[in-house]
Amino acid sequence: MTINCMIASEPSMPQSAAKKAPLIFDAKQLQHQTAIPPQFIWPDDEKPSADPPELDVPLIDLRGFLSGDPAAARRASDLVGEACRKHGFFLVVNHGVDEALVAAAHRKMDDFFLQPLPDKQRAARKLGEHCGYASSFTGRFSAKLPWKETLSFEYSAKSGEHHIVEDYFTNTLGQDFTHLGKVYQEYCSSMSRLSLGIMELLGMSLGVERCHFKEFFEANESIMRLNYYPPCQRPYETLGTGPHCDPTSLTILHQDSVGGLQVHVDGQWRSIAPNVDAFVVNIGDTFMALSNGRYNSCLHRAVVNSTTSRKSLAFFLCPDKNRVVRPPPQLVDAAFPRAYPDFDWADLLEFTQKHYRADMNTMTSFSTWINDRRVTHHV
Ligand SMILES: C=C1C[C@]23C[C@@]1(O)CC[C@H]2[C@]1(C)CCC[C@@](C)(C(=O)O)[C@H]1[C@@H]3C(=O)O
Ligand SMILES: O=C(O)CCC(=O)C(=O)O
Ligand SMILES: [Fe+2]
Repeated sequence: MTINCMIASEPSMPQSAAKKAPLIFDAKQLQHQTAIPPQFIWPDDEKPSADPPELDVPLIDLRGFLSGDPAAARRASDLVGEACRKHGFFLVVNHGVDEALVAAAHRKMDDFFLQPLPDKQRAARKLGEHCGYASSFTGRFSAKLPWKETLSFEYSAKSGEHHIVEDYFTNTLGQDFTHLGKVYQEYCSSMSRLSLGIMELLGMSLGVERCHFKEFFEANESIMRLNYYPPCQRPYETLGTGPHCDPTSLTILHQDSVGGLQVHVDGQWRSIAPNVDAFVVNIGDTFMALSNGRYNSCLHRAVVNSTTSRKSLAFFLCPDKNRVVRPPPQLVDAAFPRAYPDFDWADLLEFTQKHYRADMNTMTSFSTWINDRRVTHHV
């Protein structure tokens, strides 16, 4: 099987730099440099072009649905279904999330990312783990590095885990970050609630019981990620986040007013214009599997610019780690035979962290990997 994973110490990779000084992504310095390290330069066919046309993406008003109006719920689910059959991206407004909370979540990103590098490194993400601070992925990949810093942490909707985010910040960065932890704890709870609502709409749109997917994700073990994209003096040679489909189930993204998110539809890159009142929602590979391939995850990326830092908040809804991901029987028939094997999120997460860099083929490669592993382990 072709594994696209690019581990920095792999001999085939141009990481002779590993023997020299390790590459350090210090945004404070790098954002002013006109010569950028070659590891950040993407191949010509993946380099971004200036200002692609905007994607026609529905703006779905959730007010009526959230207040319990059945006709409004039907209208919203029709729009969700239409978007998912085209590309899997849609915007939601009147989503019930407090705008002051969203603003605070953006402000708090500055509190973390504007610190000196050694202070951020206190939360450094360890190799093979999915949580913590990553300044680019200099130790993880050896080429096509993303021009970004990220801080990722786990959220859990399971009972007894109501302080997991807050505790992560206090335990990793100390008491000074307790308030910041509380903001992200509340933000994640709001995202979890909103995702469960969207799961109802997805269930309706696929013609399964309205509560089917909502119940599936009630005990979600999700990932929250803060993306900080510093300016880059070579914005057309690099990417903030490379082309990929989210391996997770549903992504709820809030981008600031700078812009940079692009989606690949009908062979063309298209941008999603910023709208601070809206969340950008997209389905990921795990939901594609739950829908038995009726809805497909869609390739997207983020570009950077030479003048302004850009921030985005991404909530990645994930199932309970050990719950079996299997489509409901109503979605499996002669026209749609099983598209992917049963799996659990813990395995797909391991695959994307240790064996494979998420791209548009993650699920195909993962299916081969999991089937091979089952044969080897006789399970
Ligand atoms: C499970 C995950 C892997 C990535 C983060 C995420 O939580 C969901 C999306 C994945 C990612 C963003 C897809 C593009 C490549 C990646 C390496 C990145 O640029 O950040 C991916 C994340 C990862 O850390 O593997
Ligand atoms: O920052 C963005 O606009 C997109 C980021 C993204 O796609 C991701 O983190 O998975
Ligand atoms: Fe993404």
